[in-house]
Amino acid sequence: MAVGVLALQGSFKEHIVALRKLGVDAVEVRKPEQLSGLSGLIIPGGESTTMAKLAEQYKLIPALKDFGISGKPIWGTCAGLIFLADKAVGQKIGGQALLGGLDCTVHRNYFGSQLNSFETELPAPPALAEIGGSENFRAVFIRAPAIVDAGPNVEVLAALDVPSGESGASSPGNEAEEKGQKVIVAVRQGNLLATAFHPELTGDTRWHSLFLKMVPKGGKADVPVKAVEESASLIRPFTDPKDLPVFRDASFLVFE
Ligand SMILES: NC(=O)CC[C@H](N)C(=O)O
Repeated sequence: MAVGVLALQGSFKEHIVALRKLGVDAVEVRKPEQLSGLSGLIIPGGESTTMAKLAEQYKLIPALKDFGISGKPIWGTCAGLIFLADKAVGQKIGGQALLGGLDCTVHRNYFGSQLNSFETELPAPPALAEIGGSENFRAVFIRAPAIVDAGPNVEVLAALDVPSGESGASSPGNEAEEKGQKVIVAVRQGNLLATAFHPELTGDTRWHSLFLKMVPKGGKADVPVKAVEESASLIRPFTDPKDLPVFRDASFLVFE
């Protein structure tokens, strides 16, 4: 089983490291033909407008869409989440190509600029908790997006309570912030997983393990499709950012 990581820009190497730590054959993907034979794909964080432009330039958009439509699992982190969303607000002038498939509206820079990046701890959703480890996970938000609207077949895995006026997002599409509501930061829908934060920048590989559980081993993946659950336990107020994430142990890997 080989899992691809879209390697146009952004934090693809960190995802490759996490996958290899879990003993998975991880492959950098830059061309449409490199998708064939892969069992799953990660679209990393980075800058979604640039990533979309590069994907267009490399003629990857139709192949990426086909990959998702075929039912193979795709996990988008941060810019990857934006890329997977059916609708984005707060885009640059001229917009950007989206792969779509995730029945969500995403606000591209929900939490504000690079300076508004932060870390927090969030409760592990049941799907993550059953893998083991701590009852919380560390969520690193870097000029992060958030999901401001999700369809009925989208399962919410993590959400943040955003006090009114504190999101840093100024787009009129930001209804959740206007009403002082929660915003969604991790979801699953069929073969798609999406997180607004960066698990690949922490030492916790549970989100990668969760994604790998969605990857079919020979047959079809057993992916639950649940309705949105209004789970109060998943919602936490912001906590002060702690120390910065430490990314270690990549030196033993050789990248082609
Ligand atoms: N860390 C990230 O991937 C940031 C994504 C960024 N907000 C964008 O528009 O692409």
